[in-house]
Amino acid sequence: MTAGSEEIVVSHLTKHYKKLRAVDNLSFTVHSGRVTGFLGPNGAGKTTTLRMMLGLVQPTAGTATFGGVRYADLDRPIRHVGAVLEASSAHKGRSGINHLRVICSAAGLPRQAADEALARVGLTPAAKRKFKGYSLGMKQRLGIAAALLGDPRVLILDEPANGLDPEGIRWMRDLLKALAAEGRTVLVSSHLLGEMQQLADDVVIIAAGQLIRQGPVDEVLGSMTGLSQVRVRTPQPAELAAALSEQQATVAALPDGALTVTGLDAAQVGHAAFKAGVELHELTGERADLEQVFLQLTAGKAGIR
Ligand SMILES: Nc1ncnc2c1ncn2[C@@H]1O[C@H](COP(=O)(O)OP(=O)(O)OP(=O)(O)O)[C@@H](O)[C@H]1O
Repeated sequence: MTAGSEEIVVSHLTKHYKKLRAVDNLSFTVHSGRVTGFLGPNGAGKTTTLRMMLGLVQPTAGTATFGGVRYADLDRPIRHVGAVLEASSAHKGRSGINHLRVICSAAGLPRQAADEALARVGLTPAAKRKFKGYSLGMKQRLGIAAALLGDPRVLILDEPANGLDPEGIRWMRDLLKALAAEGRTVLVSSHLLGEMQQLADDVVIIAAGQLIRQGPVDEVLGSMTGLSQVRVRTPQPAELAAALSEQQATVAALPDGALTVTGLDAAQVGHAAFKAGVELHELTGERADLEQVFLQLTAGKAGIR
Protein backbone atom coordinates (compact mmCIF):
# COMPACT_ATOMS: atom_id res chain seq x y z
CA MET A 1 0.00 0.00 0.00
CA THR A 2 1.51 3.29 -0.99
CA ALA A 3 0.01 6.60 -0.10
CA GLY A 4 0.40 10.08 -1.56
CA SER A 5 1.13 12.96 0.75
CA GLU A 6 -1.70 14.96 2.20
CA GLU A 7 -0.81 17.59 4.78
CA ILE A 8 -3.42 18.95 7.15
CA VAL A 9 -3.39 22.73 7.31
CA VAL A 10 -5.41 24.37 10.06
CA SER A 11 -5.73 28.08 9.47
CA HIS A 12 -7.20 30.59 11.94
CA LEU A 13 -9.71 27.99 13.06
CA THR A 14 -12.12 29.43 15.63
CA LYS A 15 -15.20 28.19 17.47
CA HIS A 16 -17.20 30.31 19.88
CA TYR A 17 -19.93 28.86 22.09
CA LYS A 18 -21.69 31.97 23.33
CA LYS A 19 -18.92 33.74 25.29
CA LEU A 20 -16.58 30.76 25.39
CA ARG A 21 -13.78 30.74 22.83
CA ALA A 22 -13.49 26.96 22.69
CA VAL A 23 -11.00 27.27 19.80
CA ASP A 24 -9.40 30.65 19.30
CA ASN A 25 -7.68 31.55 16.02
CA LEU A 26 -5.76 28.27 15.89
CA SER A 27 -3.26 27.62 13.07
CA PHE A 28 -0.92 24.66 12.65
CA THR A 29 0.29 22.17 10.04
CA VAL A 30 0.37 18.39 10.31
CA HIS A 31 3.00 16.82 8.05
CA SER A 32 2.78 13.65 6.01
CA GLY A 33 4.91 10.66 6.90
CA ARG A 34 4.99 11.62 10.57
CA VAL A 35 2.98 10.99 13.70
CA THR A 36 1.81 14.25 15.26
CA GLY A 37 0.66 14.33 18.87
CA PHE A 38 -2.16 16.78 19.57
CA LEU A 39 -1.88 17.73 23.23
CA GLY A 40 -3.69 20.03 25.61
CA PRO A 41 -5.20 20.07 29.09
CA ASN A 42 -8.85 19.07 29.58
CA GLY A 43 -11.13 21.52 27.84
CA ALA A 44 -8.31 22.97 25.69
CA GLY A 45 -10.38 22.51 22.53
CA LYS A 46 -8.83 19.37 21.02
CA THR A 47 -12.03 17.48 20.31
CA THR A 48 -13.74 20.61 19.00
CA THR A 49 -10.79 21.17 16.64
CA LEU A 50 -10.86 17.57 15.38
CA ARG A 51 -14.63 17.77 14.87
CA MET A 52 -14.30 21.01 12.91
CA MET A 53 -11.64 19.41 10.70
CA LEU A 54 -14.06 16.63 9.88
CA GLY A 55 -17.02 18.90 9.18
CA LEU A 56 -18.90 17.70 12.28
CA VAL A 57 -18.87 21.13 13.92
CA GLN A 58 -19.28 24.35 11.93
CA PRO A 59 -16.35 26.73 12.61
CA THR A 60 -17.10 30.31 13.64
CA ALA A 61 -14.12 31.24 11.43
CA GLY A 62 -11.11 29.68 9.74
CA THR A 63 -10.49 26.54 7.75
CA ALA A 64 -8.95 23.08 7.90
CA THR A 65 -7.79 21.43 4.67
CA PHE A 66 -6.41 18.06 3.62
CA GLY A 67 -4.00 18.41 0.71
CA GLY A 68 -5.54 21.84 0.19
CA VAL A 69 -9.17 20.65 0.16
CA ARG A 70 -11.78 21.05 2.90
CA TYR A 71 -13.28 17.82 4.22
CA ALA A 72 -16.72 18.71 2.85
CA ASP A 73 -15.23 19.22 -0.63
CA LEU A 74 -13.24 15.96 -0.73
CA ASP A 75 -14.22 13.53 -3.43
CA ARG A 76 -15.07 10.28 -1.53
CA PRO A 77 -13.74 11.43 1.87
CA ILE A 78 -13.44 7.82 3.16
CA ARG A 79 -10.58 7.41 0.68
CA HIS A 80 -8.76 10.47 2.03
CA VAL A 81 -9.39 10.75 5.75
CA GLY A 82 -10.01 8.03 8.34
CA ALA A 83 -11.07 9.12 11.83
CA VAL A 84 -11.66 7.49 15.19
CA LEU A 85 -13.19 10.04 17.53
CA GLU A 86 -14.58 7.78 20.24
CA ALA A 87 -14.62 4.06 21.02
CA SER A 88 -16.42 2.48 18.13
CA SER A 89 -20.03 1.59 18.38
CA ALA A 90 -21.67 -1.08 16.27
CA HIS A 91 -24.85 -3.09 16.22
CA LYS A 92 -24.49 -5.31 19.28
CA GLY A 93 -25.49 -8.53 17.57
CA ARG A 94 -23.36 -7.94 14.48
CA SER A 95 -19.92 -9.54 14.09
CA GLY A 96 -16.83 -7.38 13.62
CA ILE A 97 -16.40 -8.42 10.01
CA ASN A 98 -20.06 -7.79 9.18
CA HIS A 99 -19.88 -4.36 10.79
CA LEU A 100 -17.01 -3.48 8.44
CA ARG A 101 -18.75 -5.03 5.42
CA VAL A 102 -21.83 -2.89 6.02
CA ILE A 103 -19.63 0.23 5.97
CA CYS A 104 -17.88 -1.02 2.79
CA SER A 105 -21.13 -1.58 0.99
CA ALA A 106 -22.52 1.83 2.03
CA ALA A 107 -19.31 3.55 0.89
CA GLY A 108 -18.95 1.59 -2.33
CA LEU A 109 -15.73 -0.10 -1.23
CA PRO A 110 -14.84 -3.69 -2.18
CA ARG A 111 -15.84 -6.34 0.38
CA GLN A 112 -12.29 -7.49 0.69
CA ALA A 113 -11.32 -4.10 2.22
CA ALA A 114 -13.11 -5.33 5.37
CA ASP A 115 -10.94 -8.45 5.62
CA GLU A 116 -7.75 -6.44 5.00
CA ALA A 117 -8.60 -3.80 7.62
CA LEU A 118 -9.51 -6.45 10.19
CA ALA A 119 -6.22 -8.25 9.57
CA ARG A 120 -4.29 -4.98 9.88
CA VAL A 121 -5.63 -4.44 13.41
CA GLY A 122 -5.11 -8.06 14.43
CA LEU A 123 -8.80 -8.86 14.82
CA THR A 124 -9.04 -11.69 12.27
CA PRO A 125 -9.34 -14.36 14.98
CA ALA A 126 -12.38 -12.51 16.40
CA ALA A 127 -13.86 -11.62 13.00
CA LYS A 128 -17.04 -13.62 13.48
CA ARG A 129 -17.58 -12.87 17.15
CA LYS A 130 -20.44 -10.54 18.01
CA PHE A 131 -19.60 -6.91 18.85
CA LYS A 132 -21.30 -7.13 22.25
CA GLY A 133 -18.68 -9.68 23.34
CA TYR A 134 -15.74 -7.45 22.31
CA SER A 135 -13.49 -5.99 25.03
CA LEU A 136 -12.81 -2.24 25.08
CA GLY A 137 -9.45 -2.87 23.42
CA MET A 138 -11.10 -4.92 20.67
CA LYS A 139 -13.65 -2.15 20.11
CA GLN A 140 -10.80 0.34 19.74
CA ARG A 141 -9.17 -1.93 17.17
CA LEU A 142 -12.45 -2.28 15.28
CA GLY A 143 -12.81 1.52 15.22
CA ILE A 144 -9.34 1.81 13.69
CA ALA A 145 -10.18 -0.92 11.18
CA ALA A 146 -13.24 1.08 10.11
CA ALA A 147 -11.06 4.18 9.70
CA LEU A 148 -8.63 2.22 7.50
CA LEU A 149 -11.27 0.77 5.14
CA GLY A 150 -10.80 3.37 2.42
CA ASP A 151 -6.98 3.16 2.62
CA PRO A 152 -6.90 6.87 3.58
CA ARG A 153 -3.81 9.06 3.43
CA VAL A 154 -4.80 10.88 6.62
CA LEU A 155 -5.67 9.34 9.97
CA ILE A 156 -7.13 11.29 12.88
CA LEU A 157 -7.49 9.57 16.24
CA ASP A 158 -8.89 11.05 19.46
CA GLU A 159 -7.43 9.28 22.51
CA PRO A 160 -6.87 5.94 20.74
CA ALA A 161 -5.05 4.39 23.69
CA ASN A 162 -8.10 4.70 25.97
CA GLY A 163 -8.93 1.35 27.49
CA LEU A 164 -5.90 -0.43 26.06
CA ASP A 165 -3.60 -2.55 28.23
CA PRO A 166 0.18 -2.07 27.99
CA GLU A 167 0.49 -4.60 25.19
CA GLY A 168 -2.39 -2.93 23.35
CA ILE A 169 -0.75 0.47 23.74
CA ARG A 170 2.48 -0.90 22.31
CA TRP A 171 0.58 -2.46 19.44
CA MET A 172 -1.13 0.87 18.75
CA ARG A 173 2.22 2.68 18.77
CA ASP A 174 3.70 0.23 16.26
CA LEU A 175 0.63 0.46 14.01
CA LEU A 176 0.55 4.27 13.97
CA LYS A 177 4.30 4.48 13.31
CA ALA A 178 3.94 1.97 10.47
CA LEU A 179 1.05 3.94 8.96
CA ALA A 180 3.14 7.14 9.09
CA ALA A 181 6.13 5.29 7.58
CA GLU A 182 3.89 4.52 4.61
CA GLY A 183 3.68 8.26 4.01
CA ARG A 184 0.36 8.85 5.74
CA THR A 185 -0.45 11.87 7.87
CA VAL A 186 -1.26 10.69 11.39
CA LEU A 187 -2.74 13.07 13.97
CA VAL A 188 -3.41 11.64 17.40
CA SER A 189 -4.66 13.31 20.56
CA SER A 190 -3.74 11.83 23.90
CA HIS A 191 -3.33 12.60 27.57
CA LEU A 192 -0.65 9.93 27.93
CA LEU A 193 2.42 12.13 27.64
CA GLY A 194 4.95 9.37 28.28
CA GLU A 195 3.36 7.39 25.48
CA MET A 196 3.33 10.46 23.22
CA GLN A 197 7.04 10.99 23.77
CA GLN A 198 7.65 7.48 22.44
CA LEU A 199 5.13 7.73 19.62
CA ALA A 200 5.12 11.23 18.18
CA ASP A 201 7.58 12.80 15.75
CA ASP A 202 5.92 16.21 16.09
CA VAL A 203 3.66 17.80 18.67
CA VAL A 204 1.00 20.50 18.58
CA ILE A 205 0.28 21.79 22.08
CA ILE A 206 -2.80 23.91 22.71
CA ALA A 207 -4.35 25.40 25.84
CA ALA A 208 -7.49 27.50 26.28
CA GLY A 209 -8.19 27.14 22.57
CA GLN A 210 -4.87 28.69 21.49
CA LEU A 211 -1.65 27.34 20.04
CA ILE A 212 1.12 27.11 22.63
CA ARG A 213 3.83 25.32 20.68
CA GLN A 214 4.26 23.16 17.59
CA GLY A 215 7.28 21.39 16.18
CA PRO A 216 9.36 18.22 16.28
CA VAL A 217 9.32 16.61 19.74
CA ASP A 218 13.11 16.85 19.98
CA GLU A 219 13.06 20.58 19.27
CA VAL A 220 10.27 21.25 21.75
CA LEU A 221 12.08 19.28 24.45
CA GLY A 222 15.44 20.85 23.57
CA SER A 223 14.00 24.38 23.74
CA MET A 224 13.19 24.00 27.42
CA THR A 225 16.78 24.12 28.67
CA GLY A 226 15.68 25.61 31.99
CA LEU A 227 14.03 22.29 32.80
CA SER A 228 16.98 20.05 31.99
CA GLN A 229 19.25 18.68 34.64
CA VAL A 230 22.73 17.24 34.82
CA ARG A 231 23.52 14.19 36.88
CA VAL A 232 27.07 14.10 38.21
CA ARG A 233 29.02 11.79 40.49
CA THR A 234 32.25 12.76 42.20
CA PRO A 235 34.33 11.70 45.23
CA GLN A 236 34.49 15.44 46.16
CA PRO A 237 30.80 16.45 46.28
CA ALA A 238 31.27 19.38 48.68
CA GLU A 239 33.97 21.01 46.50
CA LEU A 240 31.89 20.54 43.35
CA ALA A 241 28.72 21.89 44.97
CA ALA A 242 30.66 24.99 46.09
CA ALA A 243 32.09 25.55 42.60
CA LEU A 244 28.67 25.15 40.95
CA SER A 245 26.86 27.37 43.43
CA GLU A 246 29.19 30.21 42.44
CA GLN A 247 27.64 29.95 38.95
CA GLN A 248 24.04 30.28 40.14
CA ALA A 249 23.38 26.57 39.59
CA THR A 250 21.09 24.65 41.93
CA VAL A 251 22.64 21.48 43.31
CA ALA A 252 20.78 18.67 45.05
CA ALA A 253 22.11 15.42 46.49
CA LEU A 254 20.48 12.18 45.41
CA PRO A 255 20.06 9.16 47.71
CA ASP A 256 22.55 7.18 45.62
CA GLY A 257 25.29 9.74 46.32
CA ALA A 258 25.13 11.48 42.94
CA LEU A 259 24.25 15.18 42.53
CA THR A 260 21.68 16.76 40.21
CA VAL A 261 22.47 20.18 38.86
CA THR A 262 19.87 22.55 37.42
CA GLY A 263 20.74 25.72 35.53
CA LEU A 264 23.88 24.52 33.69
CA ASP A 265 24.39 22.03 30.88
CA ALA A 266 26.75 19.05 31.05
CA ALA A 267 29.63 20.90 29.36
CA GLN A 268 29.38 23.78 31.84
CA VAL A 269 29.33 21.40 34.81
CA GLY A 270 32.35 19.52 33.39
CA HIS A 271 34.23 22.77 32.87
CA ALA A 272 33.46 24.03 36.39
CA ALA A 273 34.71 20.72 37.82
CA PHE A 274 37.87 20.89 35.74
CA LYS A 275 38.62 24.44 36.89
CA ALA A 276 38.01 23.51 40.52
CA GLY A 277 40.27 20.44 40.21
CA VAL A 278 37.36 18.12 41.05
CA GLU A 279 37.46 14.53 39.78
CA LEU A 280 34.29 13.32 38.03
CA HIS A 281 33.13 9.71 37.81
CA GLU A 282 29.89 10.33 35.96
CA LEU A 283 28.41 13.24 33.99
CA THR A 284 25.06 12.87 32.24
CA GLY A 285 22.77 15.51 30.75
CA GLU A 286 19.14 14.63 31.44
CA ARG A 287 16.67 16.44 29.24
CA ALA A 288 13.23 17.42 30.43
CA ASP A 289 10.57 14.94 29.39
CA LEU A 290 7.39 15.80 27.54
CA GLU A 291 5.32 15.79 30.70
CA GLN A 292 7.51 18.41 32.40
CA VAL A 293 7.55 20.54 29.25
CA PHE A 294 3.80 20.23 28.79
CA LEU A 295 3.10 21.24 32.39
CA GLN A 296 5.45 24.20 32.14
CA LEU A 297 4.03 25.42 28.81
CA THR A 298 0.39 25.10 29.82
CA ALA A 299 0.79 26.31 33.42
CA GLY A 300 -1.97 28.71 34.33
CA LYS A 301 -3.91 27.85 31.18
CA ALA A 302 -5.15 24.45 32.27
CA GLY A 303 -8.47 23.75 33.87
CA ILE A 304 -12.12 23.85 33.07
CA ARG A 305 -13.38 27.01 31.39
N1 LIG B 1 -21.45 21.88 22.06
C1 LIG B 1 -20.87 22.66 22.97
N2 LIG B 1 -21.53 23.67 23.57
C2 LIG B 1 -20.92 24.47 24.47
N3 LIG B 1 -19.64 24.32 24.87
C3 LIG B 1 -18.93 23.33 24.33
C4 LIG B 1 -19.50 22.44 23.35
N4 LIG B 1 -18.54 21.54 22.98
C5 LIG B 1 -17.43 21.85 23.71
N5 LIG B 1 -17.66 22.91 24.51
C6 LIG B 1 -16.69 23.56 25.42
O1 LIG B 1 -15.55 23.90 24.67
C7 LIG B 1 -14.36 23.71 25.43
C8 LIG B 1 -13.41 22.80 24.67
O2 LIG B 1 -13.92 21.48 24.70
P1 LIG B 1 -13.22 20.24 23.98
O3 LIG B 1 -14.07 19.04 24.23
O4 LIG B 1 -12.93 20.59 22.58
O5 LIG B 1 -11.85 20.13 24.76
P2 LIG B 1 -10.78 18.95 24.81
O6 LIG B 1 -9.44 19.59 24.65
O7 LIG B 1 -11.15 17.90 23.82
O8 LIG B 1 -10.95 18.43 26.29
P3 LIG B 1 -10.73 16.96 26.95
O9 LIG B 1 -9.25 16.76 26.98
O10 LIG B 1 -11.29 17.18 28.32
O11 LIG B 1 -11.48 15.99 26.11
C9 LIG B 1 -14.79 23.16 26.77
O12 LIG B 1 -14.84 24.22 27.69
C10 LIG B 1 -16.17 22.61 26.50
O13 LIG B 1 -16.97 22.67 27.64
